Amino acid sequence: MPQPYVANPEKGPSRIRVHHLQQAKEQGEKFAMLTAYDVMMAEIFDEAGIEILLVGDSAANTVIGYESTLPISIDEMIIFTKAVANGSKRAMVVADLPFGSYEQSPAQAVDTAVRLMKEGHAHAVKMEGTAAYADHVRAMVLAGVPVIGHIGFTPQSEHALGGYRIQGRGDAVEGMKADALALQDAGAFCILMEMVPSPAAKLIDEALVVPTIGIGAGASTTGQVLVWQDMLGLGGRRTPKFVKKYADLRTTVSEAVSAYHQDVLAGTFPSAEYEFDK
Ligand SMILES: Nc1nc(=O)c2c([nH]1)NC[C@@H]1CN(c3ccc(C(=O)N[C@@H](CCC(=O)O)C(=O)O)cc3)CN21
Ligand SMILES: CC(C)C(=O)C(=O)O
Ligand SMILES: [Mg+2]
Repeated sequence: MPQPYVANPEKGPSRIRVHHLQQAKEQGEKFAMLTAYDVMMAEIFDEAGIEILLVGDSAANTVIGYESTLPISIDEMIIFTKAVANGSKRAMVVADLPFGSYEQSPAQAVDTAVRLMKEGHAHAVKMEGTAAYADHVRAMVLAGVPVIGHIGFTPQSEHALGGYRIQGRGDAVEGMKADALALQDAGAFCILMEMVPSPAAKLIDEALVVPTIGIGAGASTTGQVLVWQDMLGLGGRRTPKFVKKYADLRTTVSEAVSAYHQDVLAGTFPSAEYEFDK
């Protein structure tokens, strides 16, 4: 494969923008999105070359400890978004519109998106929703907000969808494709698909002009996204099937913290090098 341009921290763009992601799709290049919720992880992921940092409403689960993403507020999302924006030099920073912050009207969506950009310093937002939310997308785009549409399994609709279920199986792919096209036509610069059969995701990616991002949607989408605590093995709970564990941070952190604990109990920390003797 030839050297990618977009996904190339040395020779590529100094700040990833919407048109670079479009260029990646047109040139058959891939890009990576990873969640981030704080400044230090954002710095590490940005320096590693991740193209998009997603301040996901998954912070509800991974940072605050709620059972679902539903309870997280706009104010909480703004705090995490600010932190990630402070840690990002090159990556695009995208913030999720949390549950209850956009559904009522396009005007409500614009208000929330503007807050995430004005107060949180996000570069773009992501919104869960079908073609019924095309007018919301249009209004945000008109206000200067780049929007990613999130379709397939949309966790904010967990209770309406009947749990954590794969979407777009069988004939349902046609409706999902229509949703993707409607969101694209409304101005979404990218479509994210969650827990969709790989052939359906491939068909939808091919039907769209804009790039796609997948999570549990196979290898045919333009980009991929994972929740960082899942892929680095920090979480204790069992992870979804689509998660590849690239590290075992839970064990690493646990062993280091136990070593510190033992040192303190034994009186071997602090040793001379860590003290002020005058
Ligand atoms: N830590 C974390 N990772 C995520 O990927 C994630 C979040 N949180 N919070 C918001 C949404 C919710 N997502 C999830 C969470 C769990 C499953 C899951 O458990 N999937 C099962 C299949 C469903 C089941 O049988 O329970 C799987 O094995 O993939 C899927 C998507 C994706 N997002
Ligand atoms: C799982 C991704 C796509 C997300 O929406 C989140 O982290 O909130
Ligand atoms: Mg989300």
